[in-house]
Amino acid sequence: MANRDPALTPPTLVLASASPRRRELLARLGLPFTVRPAGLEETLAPGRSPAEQAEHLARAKAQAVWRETGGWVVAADTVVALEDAVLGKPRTPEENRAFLERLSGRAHTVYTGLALYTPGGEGRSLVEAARVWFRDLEPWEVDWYVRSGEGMDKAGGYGIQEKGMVLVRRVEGDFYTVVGLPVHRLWTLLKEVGYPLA
Ligand SMILES: Cc1cn([C@H]2C[C@H](O)[C@@H](COP(=O)(O)OP(=O)(O)OP(=O)(O)O)O2)c(=O)[nH]c1=O
Repeated sequence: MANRDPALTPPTLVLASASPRRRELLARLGLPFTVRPAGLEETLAPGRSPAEQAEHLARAKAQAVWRETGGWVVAADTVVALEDAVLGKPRTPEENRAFLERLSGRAHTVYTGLALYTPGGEGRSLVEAARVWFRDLEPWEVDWYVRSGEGMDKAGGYGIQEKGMVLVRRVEGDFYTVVGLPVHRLWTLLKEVGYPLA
């Protein structure tokens, strides 16, 4: 699709998310978009794997907003899985501390589900995984991070893109999947469904 009319403005995407990180990442692509959080109650379904859960929630958010707005709707959901446990957003600083103590010195998997609805109501979704290794954290480092408050609105109780960068020693997979929006997968999905990227 190299010879598109340069005067053609791509249609506005609707980002079905209240996450400032997703907003910032999407903004970096330079595509026009508006923000409309889905306001869904994010309930964990016991029978679903963490990967299925992330994809299902992303799809549910995109679908809910598409029903309200139509158009091109994008949504995502991030889940942190430590062996059999799923760590959501900590409800209290104490819970944030407990999450970090569990993550310390170990590897976990971050799953981010991504969903796209087209103006015609076609829903596409996928899930991307990244593996993250935490350093061995000293008790004072856990205190320092919990005190910063940064982890409170984030799955797993940390943000790799902010102060949490010093907690992590290695990432295998897409960095942006850990932050909450696998941007390269979104790009490819948009290409696949014929959204005019350029
Ligand atoms: C692991 C990790 C998560 N996060 C964030 C991304 C998401 O905002 C949040 C996971 O919660 P989500 O429920 O996926 O998203 P949200 O409730 O913040 O926003 P919305 O549902 O409206 O889209 O955790 C980081 O910012 N950095 C990280 O390193």
